[in-house]
Amino acid sequence: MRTAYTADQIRAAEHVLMAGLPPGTLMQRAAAGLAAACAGLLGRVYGSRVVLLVGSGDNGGDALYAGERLARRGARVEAILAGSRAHEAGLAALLRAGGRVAGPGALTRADLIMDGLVGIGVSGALREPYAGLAEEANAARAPVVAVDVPSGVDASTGRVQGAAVRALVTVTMGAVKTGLLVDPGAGHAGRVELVDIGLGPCLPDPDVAALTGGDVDDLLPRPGKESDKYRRGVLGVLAGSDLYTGAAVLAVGGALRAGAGMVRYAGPAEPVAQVRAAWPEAVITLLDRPSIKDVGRVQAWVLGPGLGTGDWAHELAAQVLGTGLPVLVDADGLTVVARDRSLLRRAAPTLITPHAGELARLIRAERADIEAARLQHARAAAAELGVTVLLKGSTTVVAEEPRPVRVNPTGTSWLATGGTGDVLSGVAGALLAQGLGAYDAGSCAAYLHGLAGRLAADGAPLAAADVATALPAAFRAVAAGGA
Ligand SMILES: NC(=O)C1=CN([C@@H]2O[C@H](COP(=O)(O)OP(=O)(O)OC[C@H]3O[C@@H](n4cnc5c(N)ncnc54)[C@H](OP(=O)(O)O)[C@@H]3O)[C@@H](O)[C@H]2O)[C@@H](O)CC1
Ligand SMILES: Nc1ncnc2c1ncn2[C@@H]1O[C@H](COP(=O)(O)OP(=O)(O)O)[C@@H](O)[C@H]1O
Ligand SMILES: [K+]
Repeated sequence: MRTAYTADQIRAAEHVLMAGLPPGTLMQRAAAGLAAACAGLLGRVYGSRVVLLVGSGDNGGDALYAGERLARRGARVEAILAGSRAHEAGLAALLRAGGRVAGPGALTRADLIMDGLVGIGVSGALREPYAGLAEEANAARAPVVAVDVPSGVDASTGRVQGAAVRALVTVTMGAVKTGLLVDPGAGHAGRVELVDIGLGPCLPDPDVAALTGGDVDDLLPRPGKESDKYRRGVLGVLAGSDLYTGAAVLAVGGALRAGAGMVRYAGPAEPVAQVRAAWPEAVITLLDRPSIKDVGRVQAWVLGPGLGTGDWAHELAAQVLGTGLPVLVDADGLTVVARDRSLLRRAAPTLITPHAGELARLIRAERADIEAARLQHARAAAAELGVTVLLKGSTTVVAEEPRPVRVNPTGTSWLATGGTGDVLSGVAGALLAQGLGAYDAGSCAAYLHGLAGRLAADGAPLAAADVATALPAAFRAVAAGGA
């Protein structure tokens, strides 16, 4: 499990750790790790040109001391001082080692740029000249190494207001910050390398967590010798309408490839015909009225993809949400419960899988606000609605009170295409049917779906059905320890 923390949590932990150490110890540890990471990127340090962007706080101090270390190994180090002051001892150390102060023009001749403008001490959008320097660094040909966090990214949330550095690598001190795992911040951070400065014992419970492939492998149910199709878990899928048939096909496809013992599909004539043609494995009930009575026993339900939003959908929603079984609500199902939120008041587990627009309707918020602050809104929705929330999008997050939000580390922008969400609902539903709790089912499904998306895309556009096809390869990659 990868864990991450807010700026306040880091500051409090640093305070405790620093109390028992000589002044400057932590900054030296940070600088040593930073210099080593930069040397690794440069390959040959001697003779290379390193340009430091130095702000007025300790983030700039880290950069200056790391610059000193590289200068002692023969690098030509130049510091651009962005603030009205710079870390005094750090600057003196750099100058003693042969480094010098330069103007912004130095950026164009750099082999490597170190972004020490601001770290966890920033407030609000970058001011000038910081903002302009961040943009010049992004435009330069040299790779950028961000110190602790890319300047302009909010370390606690991943929010970006205005200009922000885009790094190839972010060398972060003591513990990973939440904003490095959540977009848009994650997209600016590049590869995140953690420098151990001894903070571990002082850290509280994490703010967020990200599953690794190994964690997913440990959580996934596996059939044993005594398994049969019923014991492995049966999923019921209520999706599709005579107007929208594809959503039913995709949701059933995702479910069939995610380990359910059996998938029961129930719907009207058109989607029934399509699902039957695509998936002979599914057990099908043709519904001539909105009733789950004749569908047979299941261990969990998926409700919503392509279902429509009229009386038919409302009646089915009332019936499945009235059972004591785990229910995943997606797509049109979310529109129905947004109109009547009392449907979500139930004791059994409920996993909702909205994108930002659907969550906006559910919690009466603005879509753009949700996209800018995904964590905050997913958490608030989980608390307000009393359900587990899987918020889809560039970074998918899973929130359930009172646990740390799970942030999904897999996925690709190629997934932003119609129907991929339907596949995800099938995968998560199948995991619910196999006995995983909503929190684990949601986060394992997001992980596997994101990985399947990467495998299916492989640098080219994908269709939603390709994601379902790539699911077995994603399960195998996780089991083999290669994901
Ligand atoms: N503490 C520790 O033990 C360790 C800390 N470590 C390191 O210290 C970093 C935190 O250092 P920090 O607290 O000095 O804050 P920091 O991120 O450098 O920036 C604050 C300065 O930026 C400025 N500024 C603020 N907002 C701004 C804006 N919008 N736009 C422009 N400027 C803005 C503001 O300056 P002013 O306005 O006062 O001129 C303020 O003084 C941390 O990320 C890690 O790298 C490591 O060495 C490990 C040990
Ligand atoms: N920019 C993006 N980067 C990564 N994944 C994305 C992005 N946009 C959407 N996705 C993923 O694609 C899927 C889209 O789901 P959804 O919005 O429900 O589409 P649909 O309703 O057409 O199936 C989700 O898994 C979501 O996380
Ligand atoms: K920085």
